[in-house]
Amino acid sequence: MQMQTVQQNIVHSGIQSKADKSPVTVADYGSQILVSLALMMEVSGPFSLVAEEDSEELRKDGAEEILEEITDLVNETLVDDGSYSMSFSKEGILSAIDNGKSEGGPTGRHWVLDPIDGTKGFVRGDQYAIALALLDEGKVVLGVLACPNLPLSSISNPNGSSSGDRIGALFSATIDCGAEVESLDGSPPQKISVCSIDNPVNASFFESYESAHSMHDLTSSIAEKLGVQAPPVRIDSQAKYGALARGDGAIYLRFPHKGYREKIWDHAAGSIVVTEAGGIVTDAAGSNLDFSQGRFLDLDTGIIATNTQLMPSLLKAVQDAIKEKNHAASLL
Ligand SMILES: Nc1ncnc2c1ncn2[C@@H]1O[C@H](COP(=O)(O)O)[C@@H](OP(=O)(O)O)[C@H]1O
Ligand SMILES: [Mg+2]
Ligand SMILES: [Mg+2]
Ligand SMILES: [Mg+2]
Repeated sequence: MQMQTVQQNIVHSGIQSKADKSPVTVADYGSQILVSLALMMEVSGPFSLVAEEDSEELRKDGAEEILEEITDLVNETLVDDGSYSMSFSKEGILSAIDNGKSEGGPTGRHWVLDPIDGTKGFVRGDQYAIALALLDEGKVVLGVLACPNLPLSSISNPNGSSSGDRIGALFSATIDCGAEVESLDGSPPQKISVCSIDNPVNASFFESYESAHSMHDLTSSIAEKLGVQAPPVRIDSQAKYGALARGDGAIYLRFPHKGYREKIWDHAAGSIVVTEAGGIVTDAAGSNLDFSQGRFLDLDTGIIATNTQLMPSLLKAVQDAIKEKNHAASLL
């Protein structure tokens, strides 16, 4: 079944809350099973997958209905697609989800999967992404970002078809080979690159739709320091990295509230798409993201991305705004 159809038909019974209170749906689990199945069938050699979801919630009392929904969804999708003639039992579904429990790390090859990134956007009917990356010796070497609700050419065509733009974009990047975008039904890939804006007055910036995921007050003070005139473009998921990589906007800012630890599957695919499109992705101290430390990304304060021209002034604005915020907090 197509992801867009699952999104349109999602019902309350298909949405659960995880231990950290974040939502997870039949589609997150179903996508994790189907992508990991395809990887296992197609990739030879040792297999290691670091994926977001696990079966813990589904093994609890009261989860029988959602487990049945996932099993039906996965089996129907396998029949519709026809690539693999197999079906899953409920127990098989639980163990397939747990194929994603690898810890990753600095040695060997590890696939990194966010089966639905931006689950809150998915449930709201907005943007989301399926994000897959490959780590080799701790470095991201490949990234694929499927954004089923993103206009194919530019976010400035929000109504897609009415403006002649198709909906659905698949970004991909390979280390040292550049980044590309194509339609989800396989139009010829087009090379993409970040915008070449060098005056922040002409820049626009992306951030999370959810203020719980990124501090909108801090980003607005950074934008003010830079002289950015345009209002923030708030969209869910790593679709932000894809949109930045093809120049729909100039800057991506992400500043989670204190205590939150970023996970590698939320940034691996998106960051290589941006860097291979000529952009830079760092933490608030200007350091590259380190994907070699396991399931978490340990970094300084936040994540910022932009082109090479704007990065020095962006970094300064970020550091000044953080200093001011910390100073104000120390006076309370
Ligand atoms: N309190 C929090 N602060 C920052 N990020 C959070 C968060 N709670 C969840 N997230 C992460 O933010 C991701 C979505 O980012 P965005 O805001 O850019 O759409 C979520 O991915 P999932 O939807 O895959 O769980 C989740 O990993
Ligand atoms: Mg999640
Ligand atoms: Mg995510
Ligand atoms: Mg997710």
